[in-house]
Amino acid sequence: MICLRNAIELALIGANESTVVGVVMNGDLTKQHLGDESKPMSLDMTQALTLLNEHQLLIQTTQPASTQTFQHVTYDSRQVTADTLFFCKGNFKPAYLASAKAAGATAYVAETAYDEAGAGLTGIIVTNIQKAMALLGAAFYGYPQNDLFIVAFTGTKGKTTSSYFTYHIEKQHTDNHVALFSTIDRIVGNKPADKFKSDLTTPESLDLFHDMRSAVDNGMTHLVMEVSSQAYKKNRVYGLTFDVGIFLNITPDHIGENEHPTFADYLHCKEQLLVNSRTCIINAETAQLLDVYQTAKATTEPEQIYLYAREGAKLALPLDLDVTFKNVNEDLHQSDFAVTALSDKAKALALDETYELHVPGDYNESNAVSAIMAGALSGAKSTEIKQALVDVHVPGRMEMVTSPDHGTIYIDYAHNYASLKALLQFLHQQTHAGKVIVVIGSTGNKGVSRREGFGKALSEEADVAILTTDDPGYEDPKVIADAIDAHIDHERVTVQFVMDRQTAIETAINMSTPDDIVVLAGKGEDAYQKVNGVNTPYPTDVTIAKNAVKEL
Ligand SMILES: CC(=O)N[C@H]1[C@@H](OP(=O)(O)OP(=O)(O)OC[C@H]2O[C@@H](n3ccc(=O)[nH]c3=O)[C@H](O)[C@@H]2O)O[C@H](CO)[C@@H](O)[C@@H]1O[C@H](C)C(=O)N[C@@H](C)C(=O)N[C@H](CCC(=O)O)C(=O)O
Ligand SMILES: Nc1ncnc2c1ncn2[C@@H]1O[C@H](COP(=O)(O)OP(=O)(O)OP(=O)(O)O)[C@@H](O)[C@H]1O
Repeated sequence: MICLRNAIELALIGANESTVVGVVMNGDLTKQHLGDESKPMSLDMTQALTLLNEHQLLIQTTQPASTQTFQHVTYDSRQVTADTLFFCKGNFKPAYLASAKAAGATAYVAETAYDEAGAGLTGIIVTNIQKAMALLGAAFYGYPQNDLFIVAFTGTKGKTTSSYFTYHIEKQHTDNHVALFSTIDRIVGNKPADKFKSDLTTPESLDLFHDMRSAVDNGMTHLVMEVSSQAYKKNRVYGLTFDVGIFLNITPDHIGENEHPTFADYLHCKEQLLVNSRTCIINAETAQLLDVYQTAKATTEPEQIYLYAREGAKLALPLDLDVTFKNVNEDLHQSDFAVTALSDKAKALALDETYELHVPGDYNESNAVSAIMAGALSGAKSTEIKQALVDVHVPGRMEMVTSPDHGTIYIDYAHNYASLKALLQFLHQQTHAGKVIVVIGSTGNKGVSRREGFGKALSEEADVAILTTDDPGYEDPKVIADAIDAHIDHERVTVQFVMDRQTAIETAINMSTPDDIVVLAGKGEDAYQKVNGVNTPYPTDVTIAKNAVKEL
């Protein structure tokens, strides 16, 4: 092993000017959008070691560090080419490093030395691989965040919806110079190839900086993104400062194996977005308001913290709100709501208006207010915001299919108690004569507590539940459905089991009358079912519903 000082000094001796060649794609999905126009990138060993040392992450190198320049960075051996700096992370196997070496990796970064698999390579041993990867990724891709105004959302529910609302506002405001990193899609430019499906809500840091670089190279000036709690847990956004960070809400979710050990850990990770944002927007109706507000206050001047809530909402703390909103008119198709600025700093944003939103649901008014505030903070005018909200559509969220002979069908991504309750409560209130018929399943091998939550929400708000399959993983979907059923109040709700999801949807539509509402919950526009570790193609709930309406 080589001591820290010597490692950096050796690398510094004769360090060349970096040669600029090209970038490697990280992960299957990013392959699809890497165009020739991407700016070539590189990183030399000296830069890498100095950066890691400055951030107190570097322990040592396994051999004298050479003066090499890396033309590629990746954490996946299947993506390695010549002159690659390879990152060993997560459920890693030494065989991956051996493959990386065979493919041309010239050094690796890891938390432990791999003497056998990494023989002949310089091993850069660090205290935290995820932090090292984020720092070196940002450096490799030339700090693209510096060229973007970044708005980031966190919350148990509403991240994707609010991000789409803000994306559409920024599209109006910047004349289409905005990127979007969401759970559904990542959009790094305006050409068809610049839009591709996301693998994670918040990508791994190397992919994140790669995609930011593509966005900047494509001329984007703004970025709207979702930041999951897992992103902080895994340091995917380590070192990033956001221009505006929005905390929407928190309810127990994502607690369990491979996610968060406790609710406190989940809350802590979510709050890190506020710690790392120049301006914070907080939904004052969130649970844990005291904790959330104090976290923001600890690192952000009060002048840069904005609180909003529905007019008349009971707040857990006697805080002065900056912005309130109230419903003016709502139905099953749209919401009109009025926004009022209360504080001087909010008044300066000039956002007082009545807005028309064509994505129904009272909780979507709250999501929209957060987007309006974020848009206004980026300089968007209320006329631009108004236009964006009239036009906005969010894939798989409150999608509506209608037909004269059957109930109105809503396809929605609700997949825990809080979201299903919010969705069904809204629809139930709007349904005066008919029944609420819900098609739902729950995922296998994760989120087990959702099963009880679904039973509870169905008991509170549904008339008919058709229990079916939703990403069963390695579990038997009927066993999952039984677990939901065990929490349903059978005095109130009629239950059917139809395990084939397509048949379940057709059954629900077939039994509905025009006064009814049919809710297809949990899958949004997902085009697959996860079965025994395989993503099995699935036509999507929307397609099945549209076909069923035509054919029935
Ligand atoms: C716990 C967690 O963050 N896991 C993520 C993590 O897994 P990992 O590092 O263990 O990677 P792995 O796929 O097991 O493989 C180990 C390593 O070997 C490498 N490898 C693998 C095979 C090979 O041949 N060669 C090779 O080099 C892989 O590239 C990887 O670096 O890195 C992978 C990408 O490299 C992610 O796919 C994976 O997300 C899993 C699948 C996941 O579902 N994560 C969820 C919990 C998550 O992050 N969700 C949040 C949203 C939650 C919310 O809504 O709040 C998100 O941001 O998406
Ligand atoms: N503010 C909100 N409060 C409660 N439920 C909401 C809210 N916003 C959206 N929902 C419900 O949650 C579902 C998921 O919304 P969305 O995809 O915007 O949230 P998300 O935070 O991205 O979720 P996930 O982390 O599960 O991907 C919606 O389909 C809707 O039913």
